Amino acid sequence: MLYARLDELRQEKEGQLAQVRSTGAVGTMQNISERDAFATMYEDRLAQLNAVDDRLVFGRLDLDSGECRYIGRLGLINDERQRLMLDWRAPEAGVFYQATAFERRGVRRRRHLMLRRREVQGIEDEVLDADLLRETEENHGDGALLAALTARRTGRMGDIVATIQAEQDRIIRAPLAGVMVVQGGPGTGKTAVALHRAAYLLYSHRERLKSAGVLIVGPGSTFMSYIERVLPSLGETGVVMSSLAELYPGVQAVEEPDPQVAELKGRLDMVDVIAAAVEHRRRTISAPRKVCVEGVEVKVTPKMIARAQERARATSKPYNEARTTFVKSMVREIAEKLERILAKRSEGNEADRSYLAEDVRSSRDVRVLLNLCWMPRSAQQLLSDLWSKPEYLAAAAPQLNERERALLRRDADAPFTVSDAPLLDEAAELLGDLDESAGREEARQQAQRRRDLENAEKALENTYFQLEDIGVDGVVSAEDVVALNAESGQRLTAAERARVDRTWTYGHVVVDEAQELSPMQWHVLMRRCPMKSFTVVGDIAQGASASAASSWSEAMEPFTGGRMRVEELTVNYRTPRRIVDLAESVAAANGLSITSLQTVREGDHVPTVRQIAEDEQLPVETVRAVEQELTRLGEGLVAAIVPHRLLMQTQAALREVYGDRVGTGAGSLAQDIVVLPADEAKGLEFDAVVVVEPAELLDEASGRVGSLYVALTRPTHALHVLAVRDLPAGF
Ligand SMILES: Nc1ncnc2c1ncn2[C@@H]1O[C@H](COP(=O)(O)OP(=O)(O)OP(=O)(O)O)[C@@H](O)[C@H]1O
Repeated sequence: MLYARLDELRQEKEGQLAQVRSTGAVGTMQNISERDAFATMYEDRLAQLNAVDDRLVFGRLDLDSGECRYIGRLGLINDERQRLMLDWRAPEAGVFYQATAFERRGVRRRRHLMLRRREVQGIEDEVLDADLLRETEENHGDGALLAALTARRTGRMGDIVATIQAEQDRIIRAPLAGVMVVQGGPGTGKTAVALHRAAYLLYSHRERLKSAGVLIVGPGSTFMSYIERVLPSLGETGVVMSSLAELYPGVQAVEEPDPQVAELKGRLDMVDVIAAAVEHRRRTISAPRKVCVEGVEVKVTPKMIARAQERARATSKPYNEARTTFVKSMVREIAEKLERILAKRSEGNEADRSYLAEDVRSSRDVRVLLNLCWMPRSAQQLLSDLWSKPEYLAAAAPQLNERERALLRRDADAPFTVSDAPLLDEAAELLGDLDESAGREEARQQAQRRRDLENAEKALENTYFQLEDIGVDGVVSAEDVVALNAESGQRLTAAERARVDRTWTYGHVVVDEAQELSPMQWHVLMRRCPMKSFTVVGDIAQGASASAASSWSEAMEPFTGGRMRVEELTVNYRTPRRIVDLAESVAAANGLSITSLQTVREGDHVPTVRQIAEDEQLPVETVRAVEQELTRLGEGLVAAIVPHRLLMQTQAALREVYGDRVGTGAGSLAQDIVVLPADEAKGLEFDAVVVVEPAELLDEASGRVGSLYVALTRPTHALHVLAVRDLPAGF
């Protein structure tokens, strides 16, 4: 019945779309823009209806009242406006995740429908009402959850809407305002919860979040591609996803190879260093200097420069924008002097002097002098100057010692790193737009938008309508039409505009693997959401970066002033007990303080730990372990987590046997074997994992056990450890 309704809606939308398209590009601009807006909207609805096709419905609630509610990926009603299915995010659907036998909340039976595409593979009932339990013989367990947890991995994270657990649901549905930190050990569903929370917030605060947008920040591109399909599968596409390397629009930053440099650049002190660096770009002259304007020499004094700089500063505008005031002021003063000189020479002969300012402005001498005193600078130029010119850095960063400053030294053309991204942002904030016309362009666009809005409002007065299926959107507003129909028929969503705009402020920000963020990264992210509405998820114990915090209060205090909620997740859904035991033993033996996690599964595979005689044998033994797992699993994903030194060798050895099936990082969907270093394994998961040379993985992280702990907790089924060197404590 539900699929029939879905098909019906789809057909209806296809019909409407075809009709709108067949109208052709005739009529006034307003008509055309109206037509395009509706076409785009129907296309969006269709895309949404298509996205929910797989496993459309997954739950049913039988209530004390006798009512039966279906829970699915979106809300559906029939032509008589009777409700057929509830969106999982609707308030009335909450009990599906929250009801327990102890606290039934009016639920007699919860049914999980396990579908593959459109076909029911199985159903499972949890009978919460003792009377009903006596009447029936139905099973009572967590089969749906277990089926989801033991399913083979694909290399892309899937949604968990069907089996969200009560402790997770509480977090997903928490209020929008404020900073919420979700602490949880490996595999507790932090990433899953963070993404479902984003979907929930977009649903329940649609008006506010649709225009402002939601930003999701994760550690690296491998991780971002691992999670990129979750929100679209929930019908949500308007979210901006960014790795830390992409935080500064237009710059694709590379890794920061030296952890000491990462730590230095991550300090909050860098705010002062960047401010001083900008300040030092304003200079003056030590003695009067003559400039030549159209053959006439004019004397410019340090006082004139100081006066103009003072005037510019008084505007409180960013550096590049204030420069305009400085230049105007200087040009005026020089022109006045020039006028006096010319007047004296011509002895009262009143020539036309209106062009003097233009003459001053185009004098080469004047331009050189003004640039010397107030050079226009982009954030990129400022930062590469700072790293490549030791005397400039010394002047801007007296708080750093010589050794620290030497560490920061780079060639002027060196690529920017992940740790530079927040510094670029900070610099851009103080420098403002380099291009003076940028402000005018923005004003022009705003004016255009106002005109569009008026048009759209008029258009909607005529064709005001409400979407009949209660899918995700509600009423169409003029704002929607304008957003859908940006200039020249080209569509730019809020998300698309936000992605390229450094100054965009979001309605909500989700940060994953947040324990790794440096204070500078937090500083910049806080600016992206002045309302301070954040979901921050991570695990302090997994911290591996040089700036990783040792507690949430330490990490967040400077930005939230202690105002935050901390929630904890306590069950590891990914990794079986036997593997968790080993990982926890290694963590504890190496001084990491962790809370032991509950697990859902015991696991059927005891982790194996093998000593190998020779280093050269490691790639061969890795291939053997991978082979064994592939045979045992039938299908699934196997990863080799190896020290950086062995990456190429291991990959080559595996490629010899498996060819294109071997990938790096998260791999592609066609690759079921991946080789990756421990720092890239963060957040990912595999059916089986081969961890190679743990002692070296520990060394790579300067003895911090976080990365090794991460590596050991990646498998959903099996773990193999291979080592030539002595094993670290705890194995
Ligand atoms: N309620 C659930 N139902 C089904 N699967 C779940 C549920 N909760 C978590 N999982 C699964 O458990 C695995 C681990 O989840 P996730 O990656 O979100 O954990 P994490 O806490 O971010 O882990 P880590 O810190 O180790 O990266 C994923 O495969 C996820 O789909």
